[in-house]
Amino acid sequence: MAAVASLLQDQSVSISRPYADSEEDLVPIRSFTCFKTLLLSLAASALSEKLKLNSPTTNDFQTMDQMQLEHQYSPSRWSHRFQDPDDVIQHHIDFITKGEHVELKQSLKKRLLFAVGECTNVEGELFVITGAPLLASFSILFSCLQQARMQGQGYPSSVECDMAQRLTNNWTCLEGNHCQMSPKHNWEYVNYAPILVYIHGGYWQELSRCTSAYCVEPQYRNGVRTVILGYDLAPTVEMFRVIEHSADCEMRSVICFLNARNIKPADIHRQLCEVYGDDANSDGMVRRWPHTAQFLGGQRFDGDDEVKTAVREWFASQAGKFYNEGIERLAPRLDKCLDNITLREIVEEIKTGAEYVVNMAVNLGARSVWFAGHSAGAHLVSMLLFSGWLNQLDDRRRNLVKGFVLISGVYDLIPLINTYVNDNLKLSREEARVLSPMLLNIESLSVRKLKILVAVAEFDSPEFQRQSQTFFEKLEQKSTMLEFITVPGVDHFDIVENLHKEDFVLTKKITELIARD
Ligand SMILES: N[C@@H](CC(=O)c1ccccc1NC=O)C(=O)O
Repeated sequence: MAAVASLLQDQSVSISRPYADSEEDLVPIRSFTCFKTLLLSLAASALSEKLKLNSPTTNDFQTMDQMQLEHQYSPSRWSHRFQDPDDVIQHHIDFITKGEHVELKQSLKKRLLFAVGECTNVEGELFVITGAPLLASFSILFSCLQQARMQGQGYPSSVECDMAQRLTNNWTCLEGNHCQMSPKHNWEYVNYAPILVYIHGGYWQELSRCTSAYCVEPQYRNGVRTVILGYDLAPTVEMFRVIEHSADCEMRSVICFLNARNIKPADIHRQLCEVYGDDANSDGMVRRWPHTAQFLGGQRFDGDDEVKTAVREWFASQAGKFYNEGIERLAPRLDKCLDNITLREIVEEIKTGAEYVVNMAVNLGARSVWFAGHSAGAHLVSMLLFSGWLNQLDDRRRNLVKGFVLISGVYDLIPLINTYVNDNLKLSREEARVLSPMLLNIESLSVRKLKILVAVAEFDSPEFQRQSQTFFEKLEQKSTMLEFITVPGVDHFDIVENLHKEDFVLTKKITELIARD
């Protein structure tokens, strides 16, 4: 189609100036980089010549040893922006938590959601409204209203805010399938807006939906609703992460429970504030819940089981403040949170979440649904194509799914098996194979009608570039509405950080693709 045909005309940059290693590349321990990698990085400079692969060819990875693979699959080490990989990571964290898009998101929230006057926690609020299961929790930051005609006119007027407010309120009745929209406000038109689902990366172990809404604003301005779909993270070994994760789960469980009791969002928020104080006002789950950490922090634990027991006891005492009788219902959810989440389960969660969004699109009368993912998120998104998910939808739902945007993805998990990435995932070779879209058979019928954009960063590692290129070639056998783009001048991180800018080449490609469809 025209939109797809126009993709990439000016974008074929072929790459490969891999990051030049130096002694300064040695990085201290930090949240993204695993300890093992850091130790290995001591030897990294010795490998630099070997790693400067100019044009990656298929199966290069099979000749690489562990150290080379770890280098290739450590995206922070290929950036051209910073000398030190650690700085790339730090910058990314700063960006997703404090970047200017956060301001914009706040502003959007104020205009579209705070106006409702009920809730200060968008993620929590929408989580409640959707009533999504814990394991497929998502935050919905939706844009609505005007399509391209609004472009360039800044934020919506108060009338439009009012429309948005009503739309927000009407989400509560989505479960019942009947949204009473006033024709005089042209609700049908509003609801007709396409929906873009975005899934973050972080090797299935890091980041969160709450800090991944950087792409919302420009899409909003172009009349596209964005759903940031979250998933439970695979376990990490460090104790503090276990604690953080369980605290997250606990809070979400409480919200779920109170929602199941038909408590109004405003009351849920008030009750949360009573127990959690200011933390209940924090931006979704971004900030962890210090009460839990504080409680656990003063104690010594010999293992995960002890932490689980302690968290459970603590949780029971806290939950009692809400509803004693509800604990039975919450406990299994908490168990699930504390148990190891496998990649297979994450894929299932994403399928559940995706189905929820498609149903929502049907109920709203949205004209299309698009899925985008970054890095590990691109893997999850492409598993929707390769796991039979699309095929089991009925015609109406399947036809709503118009396309996919895959950004700097990992599609073949085999090369990761012997790297630090697998320390916590613990994928066997067989599991890695059945969870690798690159190695699975595509369902031709469903794919043929889809538009698929495969994007990779100029400063992604050669292995990342090879993965994107090879996956694109695989998809090419089944679909003609495909485009491959190498986004110039960006690395694995700013390829998505820049999605908060309306004039970024990839933002434009995505909005063109979706809005022109
Ligand atoms: N440990 C990685 C971090 C990483 O891979 C990453 C970070 C943010 C978003 C996506 C990532 N990779 C795949 O999902 C690194 O060293 O760069």
